[in-house]
Amino acid sequence: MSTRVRSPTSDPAPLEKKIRLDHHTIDEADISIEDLGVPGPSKKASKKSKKKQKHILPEPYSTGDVLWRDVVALLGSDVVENALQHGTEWTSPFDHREEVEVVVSTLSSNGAHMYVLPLFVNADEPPRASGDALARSPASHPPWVIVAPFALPRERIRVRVYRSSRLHSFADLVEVITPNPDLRDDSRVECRYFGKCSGCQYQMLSYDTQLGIKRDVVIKAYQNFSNLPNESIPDVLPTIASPLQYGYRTKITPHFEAAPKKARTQAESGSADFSDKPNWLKIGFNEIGRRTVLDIEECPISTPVLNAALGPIREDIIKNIWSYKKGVSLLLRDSIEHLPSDMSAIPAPEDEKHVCITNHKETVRERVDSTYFEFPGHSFFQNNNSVLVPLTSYVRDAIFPSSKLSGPTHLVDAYCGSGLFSLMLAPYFETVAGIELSAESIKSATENAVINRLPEGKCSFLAGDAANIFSTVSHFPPDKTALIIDPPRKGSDEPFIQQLVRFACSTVVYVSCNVHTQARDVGMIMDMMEREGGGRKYVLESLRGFDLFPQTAHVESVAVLRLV
Ligand SMILES: C[S@@+](CC[C@H](N)C(=O)[O-])C[C@H]1O[C@@H](n2cnc3c(N)ncnc32)[C@H](O)[C@@H]1O
Repeated sequence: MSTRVRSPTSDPAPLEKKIRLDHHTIDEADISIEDLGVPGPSKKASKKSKKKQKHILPEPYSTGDVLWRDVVALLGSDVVENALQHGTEWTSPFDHREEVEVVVSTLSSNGAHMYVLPLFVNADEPPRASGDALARSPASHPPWVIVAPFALPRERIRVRVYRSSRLHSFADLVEVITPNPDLRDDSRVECRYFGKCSGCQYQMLSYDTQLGIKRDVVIKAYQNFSNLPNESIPDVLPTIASPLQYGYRTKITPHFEAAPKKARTQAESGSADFSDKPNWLKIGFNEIGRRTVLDIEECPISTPVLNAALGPIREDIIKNIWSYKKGVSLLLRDSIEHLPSDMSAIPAPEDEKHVCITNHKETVRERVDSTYFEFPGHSFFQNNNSVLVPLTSYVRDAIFPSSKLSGPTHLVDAYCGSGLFSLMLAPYFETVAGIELSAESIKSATENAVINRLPEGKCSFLAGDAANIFSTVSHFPPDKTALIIDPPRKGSDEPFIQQLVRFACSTVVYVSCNVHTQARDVGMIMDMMEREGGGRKYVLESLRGFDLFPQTAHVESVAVLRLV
């Protein structure tokens, strides 16, 4: 039985050459049919173009852009080109709320449903509801793509369309008419909210299948977004599994709305029932495809400590709901209760008590192997503690391959947060320099070096834009320096990459929560070095996904570049 879902091979020829993939607001009237010498648009389309309706095209490398590439790959470039020439690409063949039966072709390599508020409110985190199913419209309709959640390749599904975009429509899944028995096993689903909550997409799949899909996402991202020739992209290695596939998430941010006006008026007139949870009150995460909140009493991908805390927190909100004037986003963070009193005799991990932190300013403590990290509740820290030893060890081993007799002695940690990579890898380097935009995280990183008793002066941390690091490490020997890049979802930027290329360190390990911007940046680094490196170039030595978020469509990606 095959459990691997394979996405279709994308057209390797850069589509932009054939189709204008503008990324700004366009006007339908821009497309001159006469100029193109092709038949005119349908009545419906020309009526619309007279209205000069504005349509927003997605930002490059955004989830919408990734989805658009998937749409083009599925319909075929000829079909898309034809629609663009006829000006019919915004003319949905489906009415609002129309139900339609389709067969799923593939899974999207990124999020759709972009308008949904994030479940975990942090710009560094994945957008919700990625991994949607993509299906071609039935033969009775013009070529179009249906995007629907929770369905799998080769499944026949019934969906209800709720919004249309450029050559694709978003739809709710109404029914899986013919399941794919090779992939789907609904008995795997461990969460009672699965199928409604926007948090997880893949609970019905085996874990191996999830890892295979994530590998395909990395492959497609480099094909579509790196601008690299195929021969420069190595075979993508199998995705590294998370040791925990449930109960791993160390931070959640459920939210709720304050009482609506009508309920408040009733309450003020004394006609409201104060004894129970009001029907309108939902405390939880966003419902899939809706702007509404789904009431959540537990979240099986989150740690037991967070789940134990959620009940009493909900009770407290229910009791005091009338005192809230505005909606609130809660914070629940899993933390070690306190640091060991004697850092030379740290306890076994299972002997350390964990607590739930709910105050944004309170200190959270996490342990990775035998290194401790402290940071304020609202600061960034990776949200799956179980995978951090494999992740940091992998980065270390990539920097020091066994074939190399003498490895780097200096480490630059760009976008260092509270020092995860710097401190985990410090024992292997003479000197470590980290940079990070958040002054608060830099303060944490500096204090974490002290907590972990690293020799004074070994690690230095600077608050500022990542590009500023290169002027402060000009004394580092480039051929003995390794650089770790771990930027937010939008990726790095040209000033940083220009200085990276000028500095020319021997190894670059790029860790990313957005493989599409990573592919863009890696392509840019390699291209710039080839043009400006005076005969030296970066080789993309290895590429693979890391599963930081099992049961979801999100994939972290690690790319290793070596200067030759
Ligand atoms: C994905 S996090 C990685 C943090 C750290 N490497 C870790 O694993 O804990 C990205 C970090 O980049 C920081 N950041 C965002 N923009 C930045 C910039 N222009 N320069 C430096 N750091 C930046 C954010 O504050 C965030 O801490």
